[in-house]
Amino acid sequence: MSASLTFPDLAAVVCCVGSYDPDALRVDQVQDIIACFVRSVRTAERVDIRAALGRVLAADVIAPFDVPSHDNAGMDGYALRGADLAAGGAAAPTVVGKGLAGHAYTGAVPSGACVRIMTGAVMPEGCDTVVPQEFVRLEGDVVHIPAGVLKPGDNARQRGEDLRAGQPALAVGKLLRPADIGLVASLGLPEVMVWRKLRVAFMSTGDELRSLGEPPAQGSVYDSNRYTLWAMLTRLGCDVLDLGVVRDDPALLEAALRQVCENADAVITSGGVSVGEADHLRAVMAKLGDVAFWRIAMRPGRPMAFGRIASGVHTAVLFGLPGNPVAVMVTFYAFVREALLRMMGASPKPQPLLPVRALHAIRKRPGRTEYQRAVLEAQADGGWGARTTGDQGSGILRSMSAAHGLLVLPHDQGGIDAGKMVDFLPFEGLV
Ligand SMILES: Nc1nc2c(c(=O)[nH]1)N[C@H]1C(S)=C(S)[C@@H](COP(=O)(O)OP(=O)(O)OC[C@H]3O[C@@H](n4cnc5c(N)ncnc54)[C@H](O)[C@@H]3O)O[C@H]1N2
Ligand code: MOO
Repeated sequence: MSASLTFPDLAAVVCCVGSYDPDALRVDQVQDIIACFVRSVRTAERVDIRAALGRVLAADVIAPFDVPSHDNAGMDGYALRGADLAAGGAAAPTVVGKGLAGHAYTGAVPSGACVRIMTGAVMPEGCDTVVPQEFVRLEGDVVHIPAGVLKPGDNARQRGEDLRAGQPALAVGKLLRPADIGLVASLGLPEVMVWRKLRVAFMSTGDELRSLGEPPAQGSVYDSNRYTLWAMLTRLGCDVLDLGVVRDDPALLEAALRQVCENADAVITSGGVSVGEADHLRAVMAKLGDVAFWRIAMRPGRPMAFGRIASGVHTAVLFGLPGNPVAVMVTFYAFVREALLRMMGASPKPQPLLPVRALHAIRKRPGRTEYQRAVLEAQADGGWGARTTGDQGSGILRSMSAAHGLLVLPHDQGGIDAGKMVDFLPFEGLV
């Protein structure tokens, strides 16, 4: 699919990472290698703003006019000339008209006069201040403003205070969220330019796997990885291509991966990247491209393949994730998510980590990054405490499902005493 994307040689990229040892990589080295290797799609398309949610901007959105386009009232009350206020802010102007949002007052406002005004209404000519109606006492047409509640310029919103005409409102590479969609609409723009969607294929390998609808057999396991991968990719806004369970047969594996090259930008496999005997996948991946097989100092998720595969002129980035269901998810969030965002044209920042208190001692061996699944509990002091979700085996998917997020325990860290602070990566974001 990615005939237009040229990827560097992996060897050229890995040599930029100091002390590269494919059998003992740190998490940050893997992240750096992948970030240097992947390339962003370069095809843009114009879409309706409601189709742009979750897409990545391919061109700056420029404000075509000042926002707001006129000085306007920030409160319901009375608009007046700030120069009419006495030193302490007191005044008693007379009402000469009314201005509503969408129905401006266009008459003159002489000194000593004011205009009844509603929030959002255009400020009458010469007026620069609004006194909120709660602060005044009305006596016929006279508005008594006490001292101490107002100074010149209060409660008036200036033309262009949000955006100036010609100023970029949103920059290329922005992943569009609800506020961005509203912001584009506020500029009167019905469409935006976004990068095309990323097409990501995924498949499971392993002769023990059964697809949904198939009867279970002795020693069989229902394929769950394809469903978590489908869910994670769909959440990320990718177009997905499900290749199903591919049997551990070199011809079938090669045909599936060649199909990927023609139809997708990237492929995610799960299983078959460790050292087991039935794993033809490694040989096929190596045959089709420039693929490295790594052992990463992390838990879960030690074995992983990464690189690119090609069929004719078509190329796809390959992520060969370990088969254990928790390892699939953790390696996806540690490596694949950010790589795919880069390929989508975004510039992802590191996820913010929340410091929380360990509510019990946590076993951890130095020399690897660990991602332990945890739930948060509110503490009496207003902070958050974390408790792991029981057995942390990488086949126990319930440990992910029950968790609020991951405790990210750094490479050099040893065991953690109860009450110590640890870093927590939440699963849920607000928007
Ligand atoms: N001698 C060694 N054995 C293992 C090592 C090692 O370093 N030396 N690493 C272990 C680690 S860590 C992991 S993770 C696994 C990864 O192995 P593979 O990527 O080759 O995965 P498989 O052997 O195919 O499967 C592992 C496990 O996961 C289950 N699985 C696989 N695919 C699915 C799926 N789509 N849905 C649900 N479950 C799946 C599979 O049945 C196995 O139980 O290797 C360790 N061994
Ligand atoms: O990738 Mo394996 O956990 O770490 O089971």
